[in-house]
Amino acid sequence: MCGIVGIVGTANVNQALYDALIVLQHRGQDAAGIVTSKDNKLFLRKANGLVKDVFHTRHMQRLLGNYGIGHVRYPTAGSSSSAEAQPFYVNSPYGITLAHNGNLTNVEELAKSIYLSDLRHVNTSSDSEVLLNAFAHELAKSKKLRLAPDDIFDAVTQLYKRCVGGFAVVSMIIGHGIVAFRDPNGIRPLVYGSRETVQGIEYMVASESVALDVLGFTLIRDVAPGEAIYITEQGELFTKQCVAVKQFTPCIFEYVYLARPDSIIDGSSVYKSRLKMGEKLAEKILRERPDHDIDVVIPIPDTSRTSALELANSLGVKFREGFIKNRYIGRTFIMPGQAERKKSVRQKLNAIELEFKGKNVLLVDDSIVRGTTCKQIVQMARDCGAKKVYFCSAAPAVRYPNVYGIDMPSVHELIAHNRTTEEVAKLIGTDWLIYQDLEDLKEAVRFEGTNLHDFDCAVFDGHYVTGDVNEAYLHHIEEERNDKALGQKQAETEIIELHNN
Ligand SMILES: O=P(O)(O)OC[C@H]1O[C@H](OP(=O)(O)OP(=O)(O)O)[C@H](O)[C@@H]1O
Ligand SMILES: NC(=O)CC[C@H](N)C(=O)O
Ligand SMILES: [Mg+2]
Repeated sequence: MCGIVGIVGTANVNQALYDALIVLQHRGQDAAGIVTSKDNKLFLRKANGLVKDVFHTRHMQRLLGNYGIGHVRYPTAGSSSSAEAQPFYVNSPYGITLAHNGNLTNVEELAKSIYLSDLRHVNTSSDSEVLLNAFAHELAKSKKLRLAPDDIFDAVTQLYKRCVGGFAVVSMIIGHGIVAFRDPNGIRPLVYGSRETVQGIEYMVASESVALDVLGFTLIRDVAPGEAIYITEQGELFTKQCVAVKQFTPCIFEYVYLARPDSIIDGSSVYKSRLKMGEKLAEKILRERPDHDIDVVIPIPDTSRTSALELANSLGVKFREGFIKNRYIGRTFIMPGQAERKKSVRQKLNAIELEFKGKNVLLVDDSIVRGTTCKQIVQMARDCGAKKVYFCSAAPAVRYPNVYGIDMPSVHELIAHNRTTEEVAKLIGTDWLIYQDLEDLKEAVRFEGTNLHDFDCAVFDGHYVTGDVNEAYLHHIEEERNDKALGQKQAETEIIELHNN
């Protein structure tokens, strides 16, 4: 779940791209990049680090042009080396750059065919570089110096035949404009909007609507699954459904954890969904133990706060801020490496003893994935003198890997894999563990007036919507991407430093 943005403006867009990436920072903390274009040249700056650390005034001054794209990265393929920071670039045809949120499930076959049939070289192990080369190959087929919108849409249609997985993409074609498209299942989110200026209309495409809000753009709508949009460098907008939608199944984990609560994805407010998750959890608690003895509900900041608040309201129990979050530590789940994640939980959260001492506390988190957070938090609650420590998760148990853009490749790293709720409760040291039911989670996200019916819930139910994920594939990514393998990969790229450009 990286963050992507593309803007076609009426003046330089460097500052607007930077501001949008700051708003999307929660989607990726490892690397950031911006590329802009002016007078048929491109200007690129990308590196590992947070947005505020990657772009200095000297870089910003050189990112010239009225159109460009940006990316914040959370690696799900390859390594977290700076060589795989995005946007990626290929010089032929036209000069194309691309930023991708998601993960391709057929990257190995695709990379092979790009080399053997398309005679193209890919220099990193990033699936996004493969995707860019496939797109470039399809665009080259038109053999035109100047592409018409339909040439671009035809290329995207062909690309859909070659790429499988989750992908929301923004691409900049030098001398032309910006193209954006979303995978046929709509797994990863993508929206676009516009704003009026005295010089004319400006367009922006982004992973989440919150980026549009903060920059004063008005949301037009979500990019539909299988749809592409093209905004020329002069600000003309074209859209086309490039492939029929077989099943619209956006990733439900966006609503649970990934997205900001103030975003609206596919017509459903993330904030309202999280409130509803809290309400549903309260109903389950009352079903399981109508005569519960919970004294206080305490969220684990940051993401669970919305659900925890509504849970407490529905139960009629006090809501208290028992953990204080250090505002300078980022999201721990998307940090690379278990050692860093583990250390960061304690650095990030500290308890207020008086909220725990002598009480039966219900701790609420949005999800339990590896169990890194909850294990430490339960212990902290006990150290503060809690009488009983109950724990609930606004999402069901995470039991299966994700292959569409969330870095959960290894079942053995998932605390609930092959374990019952009671076994997990014992492992994390809680007196009572309550998981949300999957149907209740789906109900919390479906709102009237949206066409949301089904979702990619693979991490909860092991059903992979693209239909190509089998045991052999899961075994393969487990080997490739477990913490140990990633550490090794990182060490190798640091020595060799292979760059895309
Ligand atoms: O079981 P785990 O592997 O620990 O993963 C789940 C935890 O990680 C996330 O928090 P994170 O610190 O990333 O972000 P947040 O501040 O948005 O809650 C999530 O909100 C849970 O708290
Ligand atoms: N989280 C993502 O969307 C990752 C995008 C891409 N697969 C990468 O690893 O860079
Ligand atoms: Mg959290």
